[in-house]
Amino acid sequence: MTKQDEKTNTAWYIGAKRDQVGSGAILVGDPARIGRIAEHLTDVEFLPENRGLRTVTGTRNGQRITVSAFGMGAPIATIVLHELFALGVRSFLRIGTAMAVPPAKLGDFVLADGALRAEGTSNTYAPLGFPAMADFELNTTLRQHLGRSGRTWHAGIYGTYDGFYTEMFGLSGQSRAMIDTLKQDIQRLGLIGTDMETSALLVAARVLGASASTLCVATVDAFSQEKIDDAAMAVAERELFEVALDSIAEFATKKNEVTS
Ligand SMILES: O=P(O)(O)O[C@H]1O[C@H](CO)[C@@H](O)[C@H]1O
Ligand SMILES: O=c1cc[nH]c(=O)[nH]1
Repeated sequence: MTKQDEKTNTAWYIGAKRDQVGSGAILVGDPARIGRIAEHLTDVEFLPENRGLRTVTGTRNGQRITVSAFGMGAPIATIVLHELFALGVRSFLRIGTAMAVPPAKLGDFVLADGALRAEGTSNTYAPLGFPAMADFELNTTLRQHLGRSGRTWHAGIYGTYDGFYTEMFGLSGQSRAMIDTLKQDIQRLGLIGTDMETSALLVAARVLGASASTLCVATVDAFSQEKIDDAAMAVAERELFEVALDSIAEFATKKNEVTS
């Protein structure tokens, strides 16, 4: 196990015990999503919040699923994944928001088949030559559910960066110019979206021996910096929860059947 309270056998930062987590986990950034996604689960148990890290476990299609909110950025996202792994979770899906690159439009879903490792955290799990790849079987399951969702979706390579205002979203002046340069690279490499966690989560999961992927709503246009409106986001988020929960529950069930 990772560093835990030896006496209570509780994960250090997320404050969960082994019997409080499911076989699959969804990782969200915004803690406010925990209450909203819990409405899509039954037999819900909210775990005590620690350091702003909020976790809930509930049932979806007969499978116990844990949803943890990590906040923002790769270092804390991998801490949460690592602790859940130590508690026995082997299937992970990050869901949330990503900056979109055409042809994705605001409100579309973007599925990561892999990610450019432009963040620093994944280097602590594996050298840069190691690819950040999503789990093929999990993405097959996701593709099936996405196909039935009715929402437009795209699959491809994400770019994952540490510097929100220096690499992804320009406020003004010089940083804006630098970001435009980066966006040309994004276009040249054919990335479908950018975020701050995916490549680190994919590498960490793969090295630890777990399955992982990312499915996000495109919420910011990388070129115009236009943002999705709140009403459209609320609808997209509910659909994202449905696709994500059905997919991870089905995948975790299949995985359990294979390993048991
Ligand atoms: O998916 P959510 O939680 O919205 O997170 C995204 O938004 C934050 C930055 O805007 C980063 O954490 C990024 O990955
Ligand atoms: O601009 C954005 C929007 C969502 N997620 C990001 O990482 N960046």
